[in-house]
Amino acid sequence: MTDAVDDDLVDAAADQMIGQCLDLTAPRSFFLYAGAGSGKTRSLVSAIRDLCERQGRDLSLTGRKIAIITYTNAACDEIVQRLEFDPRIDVSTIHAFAWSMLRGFDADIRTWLDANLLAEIAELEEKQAKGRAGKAAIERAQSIESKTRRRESLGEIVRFVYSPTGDNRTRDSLNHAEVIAMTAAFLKEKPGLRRLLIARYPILLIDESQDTARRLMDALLDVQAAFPEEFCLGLFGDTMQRIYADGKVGLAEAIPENWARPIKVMNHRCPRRVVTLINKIRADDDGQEQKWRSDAPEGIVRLFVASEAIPNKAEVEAAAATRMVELTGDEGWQPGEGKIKTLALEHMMSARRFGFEQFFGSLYGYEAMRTGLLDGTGRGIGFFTREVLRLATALAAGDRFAIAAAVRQTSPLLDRQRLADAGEWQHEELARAKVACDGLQALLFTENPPTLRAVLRYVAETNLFEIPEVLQPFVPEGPADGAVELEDDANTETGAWRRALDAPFPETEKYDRYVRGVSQFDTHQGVKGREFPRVMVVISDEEARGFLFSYDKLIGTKAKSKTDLENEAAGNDTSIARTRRLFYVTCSRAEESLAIVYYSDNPDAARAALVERGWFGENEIETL
Ligand SMILES: Nc1ncnc2c1ncn2[C@@H]1O[C@H](COP(=O)(O)OP(=O)(O)OP(=O)(O)O)[C@@H](O)[C@H]1O
Repeated sequence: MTDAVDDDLVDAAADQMIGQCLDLTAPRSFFLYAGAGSGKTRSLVSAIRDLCERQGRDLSLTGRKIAIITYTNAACDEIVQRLEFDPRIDVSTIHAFAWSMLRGFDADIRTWLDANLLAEIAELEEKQAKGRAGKAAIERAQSIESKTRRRESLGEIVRFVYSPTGDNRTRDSLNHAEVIAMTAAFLKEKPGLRRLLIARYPILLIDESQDTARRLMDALLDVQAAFPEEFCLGLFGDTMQRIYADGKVGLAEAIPENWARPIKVMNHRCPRRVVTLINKIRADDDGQEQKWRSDAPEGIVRLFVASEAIPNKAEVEAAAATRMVELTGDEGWQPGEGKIKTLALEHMMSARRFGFEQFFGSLYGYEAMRTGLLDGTGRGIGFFTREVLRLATALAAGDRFAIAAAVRQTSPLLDRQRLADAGEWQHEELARAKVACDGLQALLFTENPPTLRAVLRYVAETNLFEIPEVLQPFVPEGPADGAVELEDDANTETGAWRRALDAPFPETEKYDRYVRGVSQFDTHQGVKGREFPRVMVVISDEEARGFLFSYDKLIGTKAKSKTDLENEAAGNDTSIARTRRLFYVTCSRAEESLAIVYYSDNPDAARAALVERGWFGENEIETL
């Protein structure tokens, strides 16, 4: 009991210091230094609650607010709820925040866009003049043409629009990068916007500040330096968890001397063994050490080395999980139960393991579609996930209400106007919808599941749902169909869909669960900020095929390259430092036990290197 109370006192000074900084009459900026699982979000929420109690009335009377910038929409919702929807607090993602500052400054936006497009066109033309003919040259020419057209039409746009969560394809819309760059530029150049920011938000807190777009971070640091007495910038985050390329390198070093620097050292999430491990991983970076809670269990960590040559990786991982059942006595490690969080280095590794590779891989190969594919908003995706899959799930469950709801929501068969027009024949329309649903059920739930293409055609035939434009070419049987590979379609949206439609329909369900973050798989990057009882980290440099990360170099089974050495000497970020941070993030998600499956070309050498590294005891490394 006494120990547990002490656990909460360890970091009380940090919370107190943050509380003192959040003072509307004498604000002081601060940079919270705290590792994984240290309760940064809790500190943020309780500091604001406390401020609202002390000075909330002042905020209400003057119409000022506190701004909080978070990394994801999910994190926004979480904080809004924890702060009980307090209207004096604006919680938003960086994109929504930036747009709230920019919106309405249409003349300034036009001028900035004009100059920016001109610069982009000039840069492309310079490359075009130097470059050789080929695919890249064709793409550059197209890009020059479309940017020129956009620039010419700027004068016609009365009001610019932007959606922080959409794909912003209309002529009058701005893209995500432009909104960030423009806000940063305006905050640097336009005293009026700075004044507006400070008048609106005397206190601005940024969560996950290590990954906040560096241009905007620089601009905000600038504003703070110009108005240190009127504006409080509070940065929460952990530089060891910087995993996106956009974040500011050297953020901790860029913080001015006169800022407060509260420090939290307690890890409230991980068992003792995991805390020791992440302290060791961190030792080569900034060396910050955490303590475990006095009530933290010992916990179990195992590293399984396996040969990269083994074809069936899923079997290896199942064997590792079974071994974890033996070691921990925790039945939750039983493979196939869905209680393990498996973290792969990139999405294709997850797609292979979870079984949605054909659908996902086909669309993922088309670069322009990636963002929309990963957040589930890409063109054509919603037709399968939000319409057909929703109905399919209701049909599988035999849930009559859910079936009716799924059809009623968007099906042209039950369109209100259409039903009204049908008058006394309404029942025939309803019967038609019922027949269409029965047919879909018969198609979907057979021994051999249909392809997405077959489902698409069925839906088009029965008019069950509207077919989106991007999928229309595949409705009629004919030249756009699977068998015919059109020339040059390898890298087009149509080509990507052509291949994706060959996938079996059940892949869409797995894909949907994956992108909603509710499957047992995720990527090393995707689990930022979250925690799970059992974590399995899967490492395979060969399968991931990336150049940004190299676990082999981090562990020491592969030598550093010339570029690594040069970057290291110049104080730049290296693939090793990046991988170390990623490894820190993944391992620190574990609440109870942690398994790492490491595929290597040479398991014996890997084992020796791992022992040498000193992160794991010899008895903690097992070869599978
Ligand atoms: N003072 C505390 N006492 C008990 N539990 C706490 C305390 N602070 C945080 N926790 C718990 O510890 C876990 C980690 O907290 P949280 O996720 O806020 O940490 P974090 O600093 O944001 O971590 P990360 O940077 O690793 O994402 C959560 O389950 C949280 O509820």
